[in-house]
Order: sequence, then structure tokens, then C-alpha cells
Amino acid sequence: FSSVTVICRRRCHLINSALNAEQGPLTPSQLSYAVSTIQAGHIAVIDDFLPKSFTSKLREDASNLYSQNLFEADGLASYTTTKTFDPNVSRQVLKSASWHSIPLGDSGTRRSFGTKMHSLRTQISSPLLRPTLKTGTLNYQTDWPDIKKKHEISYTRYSVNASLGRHTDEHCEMLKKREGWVRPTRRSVSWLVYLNDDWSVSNGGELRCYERKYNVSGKVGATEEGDLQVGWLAGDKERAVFLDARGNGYGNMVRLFVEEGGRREYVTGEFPADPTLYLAGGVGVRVFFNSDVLGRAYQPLEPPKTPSDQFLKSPTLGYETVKDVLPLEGRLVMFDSVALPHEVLECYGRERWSCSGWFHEDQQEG
Ligand SMILES: O=C(O)CCC(=O)C(=O)O
Ligand SMILES: [Fe+2]
Repeated sequence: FSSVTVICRRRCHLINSALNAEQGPLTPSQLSYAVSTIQAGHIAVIDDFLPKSFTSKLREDASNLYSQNLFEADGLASYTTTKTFDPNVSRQVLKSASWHSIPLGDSGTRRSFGTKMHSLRTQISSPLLRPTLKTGTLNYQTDWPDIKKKHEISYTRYSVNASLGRHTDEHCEMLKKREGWVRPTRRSVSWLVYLNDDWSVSNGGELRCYERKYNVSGKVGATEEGDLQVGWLAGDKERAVFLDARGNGYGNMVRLFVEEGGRREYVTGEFPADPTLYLAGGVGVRVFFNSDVLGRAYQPLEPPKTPSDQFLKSPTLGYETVKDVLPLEGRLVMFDSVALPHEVLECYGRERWSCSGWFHEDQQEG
């Protein structure tokens, strides 16, 4: 009986989510492509998401606000090839709070774009099985500034010769003590809409994504309970490794696990959430695995961060494939904010404009 119930529940869930499918900017086939691609930890690319008449207005608004000195360097500024911030060769951002500010620039155009992205967030929530993506419905007449609580949107400008080093957009604080649960939401789906007319291969500026080469089974990014992914058990059947930081006093001690057939299987014992273990991009935790074989198969998501780490051979070599995506006008890309490392290659001959954003889901309860 119980297995029949399980199957029925699954079917009902599938039928319900199909029936409840929200209207939104993606066609049914674009939606199913985007969902399966994001769930596999890859990048979904949807061309002509915005018509030229719309991107040109956004581009004009962005460059107008840039010339008013409203853009600033953000936390990723030092992720460049030289690791230093140079205002002449830089990536600068109009942050979400300014982006949503009604008195600034062409906020009418931003509002109608924001509405479209808001309905995309609602549309993708159920099929992606991330129910809290769509909570917090907002009334745009009165609540426009509040949107940033569930949805960041910003403009980004790369000057000629700017680039952005490899990173992920959301990560589990390795020291997930009390602070790890303070914020109510976290980044779940990263998206970009590019605003560059007549961009060509010779202009560079590709978004380079490091997708896993082999098939991934099960969830990526986070579990249903909201434990975030920190790495992979590499092999021809890839398994995401998640961090359980809830035991023993809010992350003083943590454990890593994989999911097998919906059940969690711990691959390490408890170990202290000590930041020095993560200096070499996280390979230090290998010693805590239940066996040498598991430890050797472990590959952290995060790249090595300190200059001395750069000398270490990348532990992910051979298990990733590179996908380069040009920042073409009107193109939308979406990917999991936790699972997919990416970078932006150097731009040549011209500046590069985009609208970038992150759909948030609720943070795990502590
Ligand atoms: O501009 C892009 O294509 C990617 C930017 C990015 O990775 C980020 O802002 O986090
Ligand atoms: Fe990013």
C-alpha cells in the first residue's frame, strides 16, 4: 500500500504542478528546457527574451545612471586576473537598492522589466520544485522597493579589458555558525539579460561556465531542507555533496552527506567548522571522509582563493567541461546560484552591459 501511496502522491504532485503552471514569459518548451538544465547544474540560454526596443531602453538607462557616478565596485571586484581593483579596467554595478529607486533615471522601463522578471520567478518556482521562490507576492504600485528582499536586480558594466574571475554566486558559509542563519533568504537562481547590440566573438567577454562533465544524479545546489552543496563526489555518476551544519550548536560541528534515493547518507563524521580547512579551496576536509576512496573522490565547488593556492593542481581537472556564452543582446541565461562556478573573460574593444539578478528562496531554518 505504502508504495502505491508514494506513487500516487508523486503523480498528483506532477499533475498539480502542471495544472497550476503559472503564466509567465517563457513558452512551455522554454520552461521545461530551463528547468531540466538548471536542475542538472548547467546553464540555460534563451535567446530573444527581450526585443531590441526594450534592451536599448535599458542600455540607455544604465549608461545614463553610470554617467551620474551611481555605479560602484562590488564584493567581486578583486576577482580579476590581477586580483587588484583598477578603476580604469573594472566591473562596476548599480546595486539592487539603487536599481529599484523610483526617482532615478527611467524607472518606468526598469519597472516593466522588473515585472517581467518577477513573473518569470513565479513561473519557474513550482516546476523547479523550489516553492519559496514565488512567495512574497508584491504589489508594484506600493511595494516596489520591497522586491529586493526576494529578488535582487542590478545593472553591471565591464569596461574595456575588464574580466571577472571564477566564483559561485551563493555559498554555504563554511563556518555556518549563528551568522549563517541570520538572513531570511538566499540566492537560488542566478540570471542575466545581456544588453549589447552587435556583440561579436572578437569582443570576447564570454560568460565561461564550468559544467560537470558526467551525469549528475539527484539534486544539485541544495537539498529540499535547504542544506547547501559544497562539492562533488567525482565519478562517471556524479553526486552532489551537501553540508549539514545544524547539528551540535549551529555549525560548531558539521558533517557532509550525499543523497541516495531521497535518503541522506553521511560521508564524513562530525568535524569542526574550522576555516583553515577550506584554505586550499576545501580539499583539507578530505581527511574527514569515511574512507580514503571517498576522500579522494571529493572535489570542492569553490576555487582556491589565496595566491599560494593557485600553485595547487585544480582538483576538478578532467571532471568539468567549459561552456562559453556570448553576451548577446536580448539573451537570457539562468543557472543554479550554488552549483555552477563561472567567470567572465576579458572584453575587447568595447564595454559590456548587462542586467543581472538573483531569485531568492527562503534560507534554511536554523
Ligand atoms: O556578467 C556576467 O555574464 C556574469 C556576472 C556574474 O557572474 C556576477 O555578477 O556574479
Ligand atoms: Fe556570478
